[in-house]
Amino acid sequence: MKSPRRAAVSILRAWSKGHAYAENLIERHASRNDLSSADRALLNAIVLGVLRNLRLLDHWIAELRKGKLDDETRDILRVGLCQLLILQLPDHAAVFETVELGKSGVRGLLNAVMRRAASSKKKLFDLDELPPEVLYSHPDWLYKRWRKSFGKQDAIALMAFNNEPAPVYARLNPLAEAIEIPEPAEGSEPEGLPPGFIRIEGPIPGEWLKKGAIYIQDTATRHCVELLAPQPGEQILDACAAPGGKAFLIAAAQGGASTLTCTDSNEKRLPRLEDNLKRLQCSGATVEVHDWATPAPAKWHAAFDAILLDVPCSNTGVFRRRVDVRWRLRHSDITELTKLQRSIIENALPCLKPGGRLVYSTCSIEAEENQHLITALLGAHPELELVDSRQALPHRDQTDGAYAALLRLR
Ligand SMILES: C[S@@+](CC[C@H](N)C(=O)[O-])C[C@H]1O[C@@H](n2cnc3c(N)ncnc32)[C@H](O)[C@@H]1O
Repeated sequence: MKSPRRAAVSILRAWSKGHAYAENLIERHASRNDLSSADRALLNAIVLGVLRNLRLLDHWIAELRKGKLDDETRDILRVGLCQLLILQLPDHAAVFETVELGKSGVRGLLNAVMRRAASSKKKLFDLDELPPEVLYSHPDWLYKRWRKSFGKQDAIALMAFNNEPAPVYARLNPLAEAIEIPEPAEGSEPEGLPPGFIRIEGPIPGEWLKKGAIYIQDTATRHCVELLAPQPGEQILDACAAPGGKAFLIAAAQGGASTLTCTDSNEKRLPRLEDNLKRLQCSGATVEVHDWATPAPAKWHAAFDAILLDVPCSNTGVFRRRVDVRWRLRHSDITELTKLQRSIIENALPCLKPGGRLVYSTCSIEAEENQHLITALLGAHPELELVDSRQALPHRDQTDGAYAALLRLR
């Protein structure tokens, strides 16, 4: 069995070499090493802490040691300094455990750097002069882009927000037996929580999940389904449906899923969607694999009163939850995604009944994937009208970022 600290270094090595996302690597390593829940929590905190603070940790490493480092030694120091300076674990444990992670040839170096860090915290925390993109560890190109889109102050506020640990919210399931929710402690009740959502403090109650009484999702997920306003008995298509969060909201609004069709291009994601729907007592939905980058089959032409397109996107609205996406995303990905998003809409449009509604939604805060795309679409389709739209900005609304536009076929 590996220690969580050693597992953290292995995960960071694998993460830097491959294309896997951190959350999947953490899950895989925690199961493989049979970690206790406390060790799993520590592993999660270290890996996410390192990835959230990658540039800041490297800034500290450069302050503490001049000269080159091999990749593994750098990752060990990132793990060590994260414990000492980000998670604020006791000095002696952080130093000792970090030295233990190195091979004999580098232990002297690890020991010297960690001791220097422990004794010079005051100087290391003097970060007033540090550029914000280093302080909040975001790539230069994203900071530059957001400064242009939102202005300097908001771009900095957004990066700061992305580095705060995300609270956990759940949507109560109106289709399941009601559960008894403990009163929140005085003063801890979050303000402005939309109806039907609760904030979960501490471990997520397994019993509630098992009974299908809740679905874990951020409050921003409601925007697109509120705009869609599903009515009982309407034929509804959720075209990019896996793992089923919005499908659940649609079924909840309709009072069941018997007139809901869920599709996704990724066949491997469908079993989880089906499990979720079953657990949430939304059985009865039609579930099929379909790639909406290709034309729709004739059976779906003019078949739906309303369509939700919760398309694949850059995820720039959810960086506080998916902390490593900022390091994976390239500018060219956004251009490619907009082409896919547009083609998904074009192929779904013939499936609307006359007068039907279509909601396009993303968890991106990039205008190219949102407002610009809808403007271009409306220019090419005079038969469509924009009825309403919403944009949630993380630093402004204190939720995940999300965009939703409601279009109607005239
Ligand atoms: C943002 S996620 C959807 C989340 C889901 N609506 C929910 O609330 O749980 C986007 C989904 O689109 C799917 N997808 C990507 N490209 C697609 C395509 N060309 N056609 C259909 N689905 C696609 C992905 O597999 C992914 O499951």
